[in-house]
Amino acid sequence: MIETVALVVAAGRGHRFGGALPKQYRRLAGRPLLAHCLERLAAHPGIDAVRVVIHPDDRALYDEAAADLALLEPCAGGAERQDSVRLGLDSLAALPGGAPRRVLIHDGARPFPGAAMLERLLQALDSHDGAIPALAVTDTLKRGRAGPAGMPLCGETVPRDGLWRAQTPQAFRLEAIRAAHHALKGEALTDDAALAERAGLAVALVEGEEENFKVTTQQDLARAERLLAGGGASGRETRIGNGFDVHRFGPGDSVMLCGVPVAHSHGLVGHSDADVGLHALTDALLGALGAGDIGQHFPPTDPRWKGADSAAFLAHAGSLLAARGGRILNLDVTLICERPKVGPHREAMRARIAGILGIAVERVGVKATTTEGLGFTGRREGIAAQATAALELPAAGPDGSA
Ligand SMILES: Nc1ccn([C@@H]2O[C@H](COP(=O)(O)OP(=O)(O)OP(=O)(O)O)[C@@H](O)[C@H]2O)c(=O)n1
Ligand SMILES: C[C@](O)(CO)[C@H](O)COP(=O)(O)O
Repeated sequence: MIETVALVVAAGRGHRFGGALPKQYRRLAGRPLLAHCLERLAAHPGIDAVRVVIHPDDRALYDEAAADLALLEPCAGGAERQDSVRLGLDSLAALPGGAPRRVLIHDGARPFPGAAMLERLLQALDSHDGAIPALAVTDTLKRGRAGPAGMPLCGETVPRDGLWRAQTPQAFRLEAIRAAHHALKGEALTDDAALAERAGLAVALVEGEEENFKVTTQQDLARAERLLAGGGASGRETRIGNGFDVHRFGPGDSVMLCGVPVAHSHGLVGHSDADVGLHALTDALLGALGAGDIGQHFPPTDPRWKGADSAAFLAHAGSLLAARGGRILNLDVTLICERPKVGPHREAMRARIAGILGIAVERVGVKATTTEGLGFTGRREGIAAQATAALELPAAGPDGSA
């Protein structure tokens, strides 16, 4: 059952931003803006599922933004943000597996919700009806009044003590915020906490993040581009890992290669299913994470892994990556053997690897080569595999800490 879900509202038309393409689908670092928050939310270990609320006209745009991510089916939004949230909450309450207990309502136009901030929200929600990220106002506040030539004049100075700028995601117990949305339907309020306040719910203010700004105008999109280009807001970095493995031939009539059984005159010898391709890939992922190697995680002396399906090893490396808030950019594995022929199984192997890791098949390469009859692979004594993994992770701190 889904316990905690992120509900991302992305059905707006972006009037203040302007242009024909809604701002959440504009390119940011070459990808739809919406994709940036979706991957961050989907990768957070405290969030079990993500649902996006979209405009019915935007289905193809959404599909591109959500490609590579395993999200719940999107639902349709309404005329105002508040309508979109309410419809999204209703759709969650009707999930076939039962209603989630907690919901994090997020603007699809805020591309950079940070993992630490999400953690603060979830923790605060343990002891409150709701929790929102916010930043204390630090500038002096002025109320403007109409001036000559269209330029406003200072009206009065508004005390800033106790004032906060509210951000999203705004976290709530699902049934409480849903009831508030229904009770206050038709009242124009600009965030979900405003409805919660009116419903008498206790909503905690937790520390927000400057980088978690909303793209409202074209200047905001330019700011987001600058932050990503400087390695700033994204706090993301690229990591590369490689892996290598060998298994010798033994008795048998098939080998397991990249998660696919392939008929052969021999089997491969190993403590697990001896899937040399998945072992090399697992090591490539672990290497990129700086998380040791497959032997440390699954010792060949441990009887639990005898005859094990190596898909579990790769899935484990994938879950370590997800727990760190990372994603796979691409994987590339080369199988080195004279026989069996890999070509006829290549697409099945790519699909299997993609399936184990929940990524698009386009991100997986499977290649094969012989060693021209040379060496142990040339003598058909076994199969070797080497693999490369390119990942994107939250940037390490100056001391290398994640
Ligand atoms: N009917 C609406 C209106 C807004 N939103 C979403 O609510 C978030 C915050 O709203 P805002 O920045 O105001 O977006 P827009 O409504 O698109 O912008 P504008 O007000 O300039 O038209 C955005 O992710 C937007 O897509 C929504 O899901 N449904
Ligand atoms: C929900 C919100 O992003 C919190 O800051 C904000 O209130 C949305 O306001 P907008 O008028 O839709 O920009």
